[in-house]
Amino acid sequence: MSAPRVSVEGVGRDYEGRDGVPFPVLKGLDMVASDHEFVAIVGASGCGKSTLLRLVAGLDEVTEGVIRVDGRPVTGPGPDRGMVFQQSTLFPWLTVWQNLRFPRGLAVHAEATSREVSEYLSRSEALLNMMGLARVRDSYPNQLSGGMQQRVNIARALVANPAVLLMDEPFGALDAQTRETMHDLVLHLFAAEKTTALFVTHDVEEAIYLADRVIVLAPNPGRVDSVHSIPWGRARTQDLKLDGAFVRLKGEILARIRATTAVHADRELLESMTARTRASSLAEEKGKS
Ligand SMILES: Nc1ncnc2c1ncn2[C@@H]1O[C@H](COP(=O)(O)OP(=O)(O)OP(=O)(O)O)[C@@H](O)[C@H]1O
Repeated sequence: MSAPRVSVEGVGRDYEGRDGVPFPVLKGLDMVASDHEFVAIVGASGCGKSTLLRLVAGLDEVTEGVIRVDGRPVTGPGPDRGMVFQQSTLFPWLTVWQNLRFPRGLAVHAEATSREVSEYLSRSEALLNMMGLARVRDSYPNQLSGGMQQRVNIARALVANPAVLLMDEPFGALDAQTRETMHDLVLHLFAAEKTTALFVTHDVEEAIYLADRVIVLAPNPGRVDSVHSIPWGRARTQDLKLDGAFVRLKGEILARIRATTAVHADRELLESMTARTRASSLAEEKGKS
């Protein structure tokens, strides 16, 4: 079996709370993604999905454990990983084509040969066409709809041919109709591209429709709750969402997410009840003395 493209090994990340005391957002998190695998990450709000993605991107540092891409530990951002966020990160003063032409790829390869540059430009051109952006090539970002802007962001993240594409709620701000179009575009894109994807979303239906595997994270601290293999090949159409097996799987994953938050809610309730009991017995003792 070949080595995983991405491996997350015993990863923990602590942040400082409002009281100045560090608290673990992620703890002992293990997961892998193989070559050309599409892995969706879901879980309750605040369970650390974005933190995990930022760590893989090298935008943040692990407190413990290690993340490897093709066996190499991640120590910072690199051209082997492209990232797409919920909000567009296009340069507003550049056209679509200029945004595609000037990502870090060319900057990193200041010594690039003319052959490399021309390969790079023809890849930009191919992505422009594949993402249906040819007719807006000379438009500026503020002249585009949110969906079109996200197409440019995805194309730009792929221009440098990254081994891994990281997407953090890329369609979270789009309307339902545009999301569906984007889902089919992403399926088409992944049939053509040989990249591995880690995709964070709140939308379980979106996760199942796009992914080979869906990983559910549990909160406090963030860790893997369950892993769900998606039994359908990549040639998917919107009708799949109405299939009984699809609906059942969606129910199972939603139930897992609810279970992880129920445990959390119970613990919070218990802690607040304990605190209240302690406070009232202290008040009682004060009253007696
Ligand atoms: N830089 C930071 N400093 C302190 N706390 C942080 C920082 N970044 C994230 N957190 C906290 O870490 C926890 C996890 O945040 P994260 O954004 O990774 O969760 P998430 O699962 O992506 O949430 P959502 O689904 O709501 O986007 C939250 O409690 C958040 O407040």
